[in-house]
Amino acid sequence: MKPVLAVNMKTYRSAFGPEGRSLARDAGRVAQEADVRVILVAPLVNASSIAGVYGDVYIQHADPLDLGAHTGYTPVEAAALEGFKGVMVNHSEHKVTYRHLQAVVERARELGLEVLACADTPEEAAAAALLKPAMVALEPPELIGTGIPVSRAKPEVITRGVEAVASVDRGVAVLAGAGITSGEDAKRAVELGARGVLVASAVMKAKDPYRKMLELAEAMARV
Ligand SMILES: O=C(CO)COP(=O)(O)O
Repeated sequence: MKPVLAVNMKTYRSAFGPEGRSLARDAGRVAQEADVRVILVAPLVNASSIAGVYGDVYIQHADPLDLGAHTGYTPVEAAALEGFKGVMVNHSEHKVTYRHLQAVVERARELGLEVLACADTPEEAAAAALLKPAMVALEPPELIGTGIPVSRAKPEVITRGVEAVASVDRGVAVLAGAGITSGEDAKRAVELGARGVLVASAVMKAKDPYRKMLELAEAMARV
């Protein structure tokens, strides 16, 4: 199975408008050039525009609601109707209850959508794995956005998380995230047992997002 480079575009300026579409083109180039799956986790407001440029797109959040009279929410089925590959849920910057996560995973499974369930700790990752999402992203919140890579500063979080998830379900892949900025950081995460990485600022604040994504992807592909 190919390593995974997931880019959480968050709400950085470079996620929107022409810059966002340019970054989507960059992601397509990297997916062609490196033997790595590249997933863009796009903001709800422009995810369809991003997916119109590059197809492997998740949205950053979804709600366990049926289609209908709900204002300002995103039913899981809406993501399926828009043709996205999946949904990310429970990011530390948008936490949900376990019942919300469970309902989203169940509805997504019915609709053929992948789920990237986020977790702050190995224990939370194991609990998420019980729901059988496609992937769990393990990100210690205190390292997010710091440039201090989890794979260097807290490698035991990755190894404990990979073990905890495998003890629940070997079919659930673990992505490592938080502070990852270089190919070396990403390579280390895969060497520690992660299937890939979930990154944000290293790409979204890069002068050249293409070069940064290629650096991260090629480093993981070499492991
Ligand atoms: O929150 C993250 C990805 O979802 C990690 O953020 P940084 O890559 O900016 O540390």
